[in-house]
Amino acid sequence: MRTPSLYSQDDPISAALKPSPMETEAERTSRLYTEAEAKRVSEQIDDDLREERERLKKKKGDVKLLLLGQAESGKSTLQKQFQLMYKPTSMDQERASWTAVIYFNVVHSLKHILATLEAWDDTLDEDAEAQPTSTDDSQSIIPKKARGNGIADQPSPSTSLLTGSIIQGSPSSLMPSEAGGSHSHSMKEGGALQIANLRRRLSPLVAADAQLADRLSGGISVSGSGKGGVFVRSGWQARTIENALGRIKQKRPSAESEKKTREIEPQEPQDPLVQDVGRMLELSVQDIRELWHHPTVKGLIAKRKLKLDEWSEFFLKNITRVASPDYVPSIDDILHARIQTMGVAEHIFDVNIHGKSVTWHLFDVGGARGQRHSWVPYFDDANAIIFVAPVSAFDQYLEEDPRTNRIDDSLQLFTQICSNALLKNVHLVLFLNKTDLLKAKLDTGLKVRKYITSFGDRSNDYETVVQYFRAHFLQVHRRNNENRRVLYTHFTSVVDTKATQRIIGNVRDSIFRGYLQSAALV
Ligand SMILES: Nc1nc2c(ncn2[C@@H]2O[C@H](COP(=O)(O)OP(=O)(O)OP(=O)(O)O)[C@@H](O)[C@H]2O)c(=O)[nH]1
Ligand SMILES: [Mg+2]
Repeated sequence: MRTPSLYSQDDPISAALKPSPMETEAERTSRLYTEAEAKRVSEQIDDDLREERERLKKKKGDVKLLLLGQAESGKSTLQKQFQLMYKPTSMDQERASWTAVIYFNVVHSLKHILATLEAWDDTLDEDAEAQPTSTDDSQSIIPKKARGNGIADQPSPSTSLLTGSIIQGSPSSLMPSEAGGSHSHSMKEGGALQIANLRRRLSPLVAADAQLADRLSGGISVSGSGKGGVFVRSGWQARTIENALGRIKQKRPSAESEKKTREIEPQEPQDPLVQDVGRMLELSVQDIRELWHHPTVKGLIAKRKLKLDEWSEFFLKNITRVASPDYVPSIDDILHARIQTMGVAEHIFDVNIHGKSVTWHLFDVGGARGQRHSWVPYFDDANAIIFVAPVSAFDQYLEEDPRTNRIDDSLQLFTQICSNALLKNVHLVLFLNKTDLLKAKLDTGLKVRKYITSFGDRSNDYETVVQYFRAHFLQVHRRNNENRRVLYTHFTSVVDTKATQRIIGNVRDSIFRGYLQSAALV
């Protein structure tokens, strides 16, 4: 079918918009580009409206599943596993947008490492090493530069929800030192000099932190985003690319050079900022490796003066691959990438079970305290909840409130969910998550009782610890269970695709049984 002409002979407005007969070749190319863009936007709006109509038509029998839990618990990672299982091609389409997130994770980690080193004068604090290791260790976690200012990196104890138990806010630096031996004075100075040089060489890369954050958040900053993380709203992947393209378009000097650019552009649009950071990473890879393996960095980590998030460690360990010029994020990389969710992001999947296709709406919420108010409107017609609690977080404190132990916060939040009247008939699933990290922490010798006094003299092995945490969540559920509903509990590591997909299948079946009963279909 012939596309109708934009410039009808009879219409005076069209006549006014008609291209001038004097139009140059460059003007013509530019006009055609603008017209094509307008047509694309108009068609996109039509598609969105059609999709919305379809959605409203189908919505009645749909399953609505909420992913709830504190920040960093693993909700979005679990959502990615659902996406992998039920919409794998969409994950492939998003790969390019994850490069920006992963570069941001790397650059931000470097910034954090260098800032911590600076606070410790780029050396290991030998005075602290000489301190006894069995009494109060609060002094040794205060960076040299902060001492005497009354700044203590130590939360005060917080009262747990659990009767008779106090979860203490007493972080430790009593890890056995892995740094090994004492450094001579000249070695110490040599180490500090190496770090100073690395800091200088890495400074252009670290300076890209703010630009990447701006690109990902679309310029929106959220107060209380803690470690300087970035919050993103639903649909950020497409917007990141569009923001970048918008900026490219403004920069393009002429239609001729635009044509050339398009000829060499691969299908997927490239963000020049991400390309620049990629090039800097490629040039800096040896420096990053040197910093990551530097004895002072390793020593500060061992003494818990430098605390790195799991994603920082993951990408720094894989830096050679991530910094390679033809880097494309793998699924495993995407599962480890960290970006904070803002508000509530809806994801829709068609789930087939027993020959019947049902539309599932998965709501992935922002878990930080400042985001939790946005959950309530979704409680009304929810069918099921997966509550995600990171059990590895027993030695960590909330970004939003550094006095609150993260397990304590999870238990408080779980109490609110279990006791909420709007949710009293909702199918309830509990994921005790990050079990891989819990195992790793216990393997390093970290003692649970240092942070959770009620743990007492129990054995510090994995099985005892997870069962102890599970018992506390079950207790919360029991005390808030007038309807006598079942709580389905799973020990998970949602970065492990095989294990998580098996659990998702299991959860899907149990939710579906409840769904069929409530829909009176059986
Ligand atoms: N090793 C490991 N890492 C995990 C696990 N679950 C999540 N992570 C990582 O933890 C980080 C935070 O996970 P997210 O899924 O972004 O957390 P969230 O609950 O969505 O956080 P908010 O959006 O801030 O509420 C990511 O870097 C994940 O890769 C796990 O079981 N094991
Ligand atoms: Mg999230």
